[in-house]
Amino acid sequence: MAASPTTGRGRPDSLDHMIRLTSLTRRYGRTTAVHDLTLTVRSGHVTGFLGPNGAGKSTTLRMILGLTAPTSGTVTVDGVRFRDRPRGLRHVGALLDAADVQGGRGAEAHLRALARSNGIPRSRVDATLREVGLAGVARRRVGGFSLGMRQRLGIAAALLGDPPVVLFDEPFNGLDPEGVRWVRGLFRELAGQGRTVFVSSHLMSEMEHCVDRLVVIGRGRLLADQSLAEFAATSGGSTVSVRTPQEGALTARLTAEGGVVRAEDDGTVTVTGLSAARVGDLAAAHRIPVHELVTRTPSLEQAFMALTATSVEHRAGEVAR
Ligand SMILES: Nc1ncnc2c1ncn2[C@@H]1O[C@H](COP(=O)(O)OP(=O)(O)OP(=O)(O)O)[C@@H](O)[C@H]1O
Repeated sequence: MAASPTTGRGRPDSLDHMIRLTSLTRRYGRTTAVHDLTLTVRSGHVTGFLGPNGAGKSTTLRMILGLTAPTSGTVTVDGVRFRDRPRGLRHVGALLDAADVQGGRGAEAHLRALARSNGIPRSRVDATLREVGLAGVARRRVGGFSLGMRQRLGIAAALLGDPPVVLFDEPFNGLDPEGVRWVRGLFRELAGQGRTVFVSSHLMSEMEHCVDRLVVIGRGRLLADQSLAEFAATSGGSTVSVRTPQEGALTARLTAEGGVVRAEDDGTVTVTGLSAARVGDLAAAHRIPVHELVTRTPSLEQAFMALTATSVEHRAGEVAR
């Protein structure tokens, strides 16, 4: 592998380190945590793995890593099941649960132990500690680390083996805004090096600034598997918001042209089915004054909420039955 001049990490040598899920299913008693998932996660992209709480994200990641056995179906990385690989950390690096570290150890000792058991050179320990910004606290007990520092240590462990495939479960938890920005940049950099980067989150707002592909699941089922641009394009059309002192007259004209018009509490009307240009032209043609004319595109967060609305396990204010 050729070392990257900025990070010291190599560029993965194979062209496409794909994660492939085929009819992957996991049941716990009556709960189907993951239901018949078939999808491919490709290298060179940051793929967001989104779904509400309890959607099955962690279970899926654990199955990719061979930590949870599928009830049926298969999952492979580069065509090989993870547990069939010796020295797994060199192939797939993962941050699953940042709290899952022995608190009595220092960060450096923790990474050294991982390096030893995975046949990774010791020099990688210093390099990854520097990269995640923990070099200055390398000997401090992990038990005294903040949640954000633990997340950084978990990310260091995932990068330790210089793997072509990295999985992160909720990596933004506990990070401050600077940390969030750093993680986003890191993911883009890892994908830019040709790696496969698969990142779970239940918040679209965390994801939309760093992913280029999206896999959305709800109640274990696949709801979307597309590029961010495709998701944005299919996530509900734009509407036009217009303010006029002659609402009745404009509504009549717009409706006659096939628009669907809804009066809003703030005195504007929302028009669906006509472009802002068409609305403006119609108003001008009939000498109806317009004081405001705006195209509104639904946010990705709104689109995500709409897509997963029927899959949410628990809602605030919902009475348990
Ligand atoms: N070991 C287990 N035993 C029983 N049920 C489980 C187990 N692990 C997960 N589940 C159930 O499977 C479903 C999916 O859980 P999972 O943790 O994979 O979802 P998630 O999308 O990662 O959620 P979150 O965002 O809350 O972490 C949930 O209903 C959960 O209660």
